[in-house]
Amino acid sequence: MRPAASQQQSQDEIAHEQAYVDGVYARLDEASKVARSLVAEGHARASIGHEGALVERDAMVYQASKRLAALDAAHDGLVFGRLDRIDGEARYIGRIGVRDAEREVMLVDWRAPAAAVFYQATAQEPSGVVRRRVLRSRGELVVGVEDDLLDADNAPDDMVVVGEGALLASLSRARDATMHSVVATIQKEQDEAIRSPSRGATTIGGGPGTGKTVVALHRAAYLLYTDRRRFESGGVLVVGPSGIFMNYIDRVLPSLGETSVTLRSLGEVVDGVKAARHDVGAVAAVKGSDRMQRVLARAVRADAPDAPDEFRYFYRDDVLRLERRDLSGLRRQLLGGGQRRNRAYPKVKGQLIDALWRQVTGPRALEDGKEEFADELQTSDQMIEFVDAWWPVLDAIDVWRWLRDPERLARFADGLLSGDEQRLLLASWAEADDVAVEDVPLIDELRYLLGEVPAEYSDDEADVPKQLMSFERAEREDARTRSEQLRATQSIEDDGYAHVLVDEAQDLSPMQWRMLGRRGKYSSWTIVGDAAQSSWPLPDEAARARAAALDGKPEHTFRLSTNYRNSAEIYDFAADVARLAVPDPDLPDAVRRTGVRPRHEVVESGRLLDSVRDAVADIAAQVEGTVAVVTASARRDRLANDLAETLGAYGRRVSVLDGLDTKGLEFDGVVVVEPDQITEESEAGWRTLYVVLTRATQLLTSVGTSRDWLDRIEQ
Ligand SMILES: Nc1ncnc2c1ncn2[C@@H]1O[C@H](COP(=O)(O)OP(=O)(O)OP(=O)(O)O)[C@@H](O)[C@H]1O
Repeated sequence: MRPAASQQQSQDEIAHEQAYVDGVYARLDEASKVARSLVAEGHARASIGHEGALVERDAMVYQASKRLAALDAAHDGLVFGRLDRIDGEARYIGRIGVRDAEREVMLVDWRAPAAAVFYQATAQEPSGVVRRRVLRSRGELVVGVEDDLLDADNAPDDMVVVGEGALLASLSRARDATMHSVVATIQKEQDEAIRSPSRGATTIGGGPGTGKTVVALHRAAYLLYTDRRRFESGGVLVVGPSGIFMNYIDRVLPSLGETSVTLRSLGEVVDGVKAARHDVGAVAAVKGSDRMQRVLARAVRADAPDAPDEFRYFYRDDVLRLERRDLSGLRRQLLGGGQRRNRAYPKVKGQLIDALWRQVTGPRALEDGKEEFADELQTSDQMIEFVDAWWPVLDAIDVWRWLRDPERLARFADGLLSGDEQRLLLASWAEADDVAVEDVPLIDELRYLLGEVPAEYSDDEADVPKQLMSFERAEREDARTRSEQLRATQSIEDDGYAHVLVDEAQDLSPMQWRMLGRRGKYSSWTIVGDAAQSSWPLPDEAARARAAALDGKPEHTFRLSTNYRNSAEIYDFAADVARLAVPDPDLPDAVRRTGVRPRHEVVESGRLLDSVRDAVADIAAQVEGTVAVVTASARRDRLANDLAETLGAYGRRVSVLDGLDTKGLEFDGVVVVEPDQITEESEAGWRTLYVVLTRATQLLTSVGTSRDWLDRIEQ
């Protein structure tokens, strides 16, 4: 056994590493200078003035600025690893690759094949590595090193080994408001998932805290590194459950030098629509159901609410007339063979003219012929006005609003949704005018069902296809929040990506799977989730929708088995809830012990608020980082109000959330308020409670007025 390093030895090692790291930063500064001067030169080139120079300038400035952004973003903790190999070579690993002036490698990019062994080597299989060292830094300053001695037999006698291993050191850090890259301490099974080839669909499963999210984000960075041209030009889309979650993860990729990934919450997947509000569980279950696609398919085939039901035209000696039945027949004809409504727009006038011509009997008209007739009608104001009213170019928001009419909804939903389900929908739309997260897939479905007016027929100046959101209308209505929300969407042509990465995939409804499926039709996928944390009530229906979205793409499955978030004491308790929540939960091993078990208080209702305040104060005094107070959705606002004054004192460290908001997040301490109300709130209540309990890294306290849930667990 090698003696532990003395303090002096550790200091010497740090100083030694600092010298190397300084050299890398100096080189990085030179690279930044070059990129900056390229930007300046690019701008100068534009002043030459001809068009070629402008294009060249744009390309040059774009590339150089991107490089600058990547260099800046990867700056902190740039060098984080060192491998000492059996042949005496030392190799440094970093967030990006850096070469010296002679083009010799100073720093290996963590995604390069030469860095893989940093993550793959173990004491059982050292793969030529004697010592793995993780450098801990603050900015450019090395503040510590942590070593793993992997091959003691082959280590030189004077090799110093510092610390107890980097992973445990990094797991005990206090949590702040954002997720951090774990690039220095990625574990072997995680590395395998990160580096899995990008074909088909890669599924990453595992219980809470096993690093699914962080692994998926590192995988996005890895894919960009391995095939930059494909993934940068085709785009990588990362979808997560909520805006809070997207804010939580949005620093990870830039800190790995990647700035070109599109991060969207489920409420923002459709360009131009931004939704953050969730419907309550029962409404979400109807809007997310597979049956909605058929309701919507009927809606797009219906007449617009104020469409005229007759057209009359006086031509020469004839009175030509299309009545309701004729118009219905024409509508069916135009939509025949699955034709999309807006795509049929260019044919509308022609069909009307044909139908009217068939009624022409007057000798003067017949003598002049059909061509003359058609010419007149094509430009007749009466005809143009009729077409505008009878076959208006529709956008998805228009048709989505049609559903608010009970009589229409009843017609579209006949045999598909029960009366109760229809009433739930109507009430949800009557209650709030804005778009809920659960409406977004409906709007997207409508975009595709409506299709786009072929560009050559679109009269839009910007040449944006005309099935888009009513930007102008929203502006006209002058509802500020609404106009912010309902901006014009891009063309559906632009929806596809080269890679789609979905986090918390267990929560997706069938309609949400359809929405993502359209974005990933030709892409590879990474799908991350844990069934035991699901809040979607009908897993079989969602599984079918998932299969349809993946459309037979081959799947590769990885399972992560270690929980790095929760202390073992907290996770042991939460695992009992998982066993109640689902038949066969995927339970990981928690690696860190704190010696502190979760606390549960059952109090009189008059004491509830004071007890919550005490619990928060107690936890906030013991941990350095963030604290969450979590309760049922229906209670959240009131609780936040009641606690506002007390919590104000803690600033942003303490927040009040409902169970669903906590998905994917973590906090040093969690206070669960009225756990029984969380379990009772929806069909997925026990699973939601499991999510809530597994957010705490160090301290967990529950405060409630009933103890039914505890009795169930103890049974
Ligand atoms: N290899 C690692 N080294 C250091 N920290 C890690 C490692 N893997 C995961 N973690 C940390 O563990 C915590 C949980 O990770 P993450 O949120 O990715 O888990 P998850 O599986 O997505 O969890 P959940 O399903 O509960 O949302 C994070 O703080 C993450 O940084």
